[in-house]
Amino acid sequence: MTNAIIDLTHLVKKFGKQTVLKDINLQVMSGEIVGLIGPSGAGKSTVIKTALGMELADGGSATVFGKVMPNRQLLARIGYMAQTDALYETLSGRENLKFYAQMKGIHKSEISDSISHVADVVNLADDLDKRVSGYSGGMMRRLSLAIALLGNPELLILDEPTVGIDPALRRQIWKELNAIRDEERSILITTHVMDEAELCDKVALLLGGKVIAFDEPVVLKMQYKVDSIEEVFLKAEGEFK
Ligand SMILES: Nc1ncnc2c1ncn2[C@@H]1O[C@H](COP(=O)(O)OP(=O)(O)OP(=O)(O)O)[C@@H](O)[C@H]1O
Repeated sequence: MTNAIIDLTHLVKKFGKQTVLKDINLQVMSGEIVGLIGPSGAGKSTVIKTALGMELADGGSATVFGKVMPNRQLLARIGYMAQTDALYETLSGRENLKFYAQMKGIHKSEISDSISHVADVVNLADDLDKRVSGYSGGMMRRLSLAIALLGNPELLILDEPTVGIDPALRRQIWKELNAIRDEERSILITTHVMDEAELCDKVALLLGGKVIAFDEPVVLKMQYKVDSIEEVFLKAEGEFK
């Protein structure tokens, strides 16, 4: 029994004959930002989907808040941003946010403030009344992130949240993620941006279906005797091949 918010133990996931996750061990604790990195196709999204019960595990165990997912009661405590946007394109940004706020059970009196806050975080306040069909790809990502942030969930699971987002806004978003962590809430984030991996409290490196390294960025850099997480990544990948 651990106090982990996300606890993945010897997790296995297969798609047909392909074993994508061979033995995944990963814990996300309260008040922690954990970054999941790995080459394209390594299985980062699969880790997330299996943890959330959107994919059925073939072995091992995955719990979130100590429960096997999916679990309807837990959904309001989790903000999930998938790699593909689940948006209603004929509706405006505000209408999308309102819909998801209601789905999450946010109290009627708090919906409007909640929407203003998350829209500010992702710089969408001026575009909220435009139809989503007219949004750029980056704007859609930002709206998806805003939806995940609604209702101050205790756990955020973000699959490549900053793709297509410019550096200034990326910095603003990270400020918010740090504030969330400082409130003892937890974040699991996948990223291709190595600068972002440096900002995580811990980084998990996914290679060959396993988490081959999992520690604070500073410790990983020491272990691999390099100066950046990018070099850790390249060195680990080189050693693996
Ligand atoms: N539903 C599915 N059916 C069959 N194969 C799948 C399915 N989902 C994922 N895969 C396969 O599992 C592997 C891992 O995919 P996944 O999307 O988890 O990787 P990823 O690390 O998130 O990649 P990226 O960084 O490119 O998003 C890939 O080979 C992919 O083709």
